[in-house]
Amino acid sequence: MVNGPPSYAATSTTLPRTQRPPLNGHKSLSGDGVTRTKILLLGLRRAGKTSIQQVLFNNLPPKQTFYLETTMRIVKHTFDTVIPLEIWDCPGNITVETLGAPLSQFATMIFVIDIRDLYNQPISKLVEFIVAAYQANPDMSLEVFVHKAEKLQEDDKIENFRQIHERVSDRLLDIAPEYEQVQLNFHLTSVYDHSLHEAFSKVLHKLVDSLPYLEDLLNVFCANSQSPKAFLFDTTSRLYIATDASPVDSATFNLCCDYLQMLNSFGTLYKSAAADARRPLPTTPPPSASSTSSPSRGPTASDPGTPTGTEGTSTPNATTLRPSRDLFYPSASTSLHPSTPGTTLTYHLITPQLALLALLPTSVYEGRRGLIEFNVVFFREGVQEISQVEKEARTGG
Ligand SMILES: Nc1nc2c(ncn2[C@@H]2O[C@H](COP(=O)(O)OP(=O)(O)OP(=O)(O)O)[C@@H](O)[C@H]2O)c(=O)[nH]1
Repeated sequence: MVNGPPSYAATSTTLPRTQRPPLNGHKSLSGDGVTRTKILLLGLRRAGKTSIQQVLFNNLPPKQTFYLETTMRIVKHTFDTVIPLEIWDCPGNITVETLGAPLSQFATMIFVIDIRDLYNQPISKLVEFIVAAYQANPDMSLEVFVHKAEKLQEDDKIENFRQIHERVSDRLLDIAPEYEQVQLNFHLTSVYDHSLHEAFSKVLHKLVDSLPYLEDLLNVFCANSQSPKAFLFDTTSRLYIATDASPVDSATFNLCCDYLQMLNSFGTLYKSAAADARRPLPTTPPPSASSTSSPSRGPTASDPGTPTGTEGTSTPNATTLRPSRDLFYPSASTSLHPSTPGTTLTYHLITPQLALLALLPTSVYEGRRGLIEFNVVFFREGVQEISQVEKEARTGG
């Protein structure tokens, strides 16, 4: 702890075999020999399914979704984060019969509905899939993305959201009283803000078996570093994989998302800087700007599971590059409120895909920097071990 005797046990403890996370069902071996968790993406034509997939997992700028072509056949997209995913983007006219795979294979069904579609057809289609999915697998998480939410004013948005929710519930009750128990999760989403990232993150949390362990690590990090909020983010998709126990407020989440986006957009610059760093040092050091980003050597350089890449993780004024061999853990920070007491947002790469984003009192960040870095090292070790266990379980290794 920053004040009082530090207790790092939970961050550094390795998980005994018996406590290791079990794998939940609904995963299947994909062509690359990895057991992937499957997500079904459904909805009427032009609802925004492909846009959601492309914006989240292919870094497509939201405005360019306008040029996406209609999906004619099921497209299976794979994405590797703390768990390997397989997302099935389906054409708008798909039915339970033409899906070509049993619904029981899927861990999650996401139905995308345009917020202005209060009509019979999209609601009927949604209800048809809910009933089929519930019958095939009552444990499947059923998510409804009420999408393109930014198109409506606040009052209309809430009203349409409410009506869609109500109509779906009424229709389910009309079919059979037992469907009252179906757990449906409704989210307001849009590709034009971070609501999509927040909603998809919540979907992902239900699929990550190791979530409680990651949350524990974050709680211990926060307690030991006086951090009011910390997230473990997937750097490419900007989905948060886990957070500490304090409530998530959208403003903080948006800030973290924006900061990651900014760091990602300087990735190519950083890539060349990292390549330079592997060359012999020049006799004169580069000019030093106010440094907000620095790569740090990790604690276990011989660990084969540690990251070697540095792409997408730096600000342009990185100044303290040192020669690196295999291991490279960039970090960065930015001040959010310059006036005292002040808050600093920090970024630390944890694995090649995951980064820790934490809010810290500026006084702690500036005055107890060594301790923060120390806590990050133990946090990193814990997350790396959890990721390794997930990986072994998925590849049978
Ligand atoms: N305003 C707004 N438009 C969106 C949003 N998401 C997607 N769109 C637009 O909706 C249109 C259809 O998007 P697609 O992603 O192709 O929809 P789809 O559900 O995959 O459509 P099909 O392939 O025909 O099944 C495009 O013009 C997108 O730009 C959003 O959040 N807000």
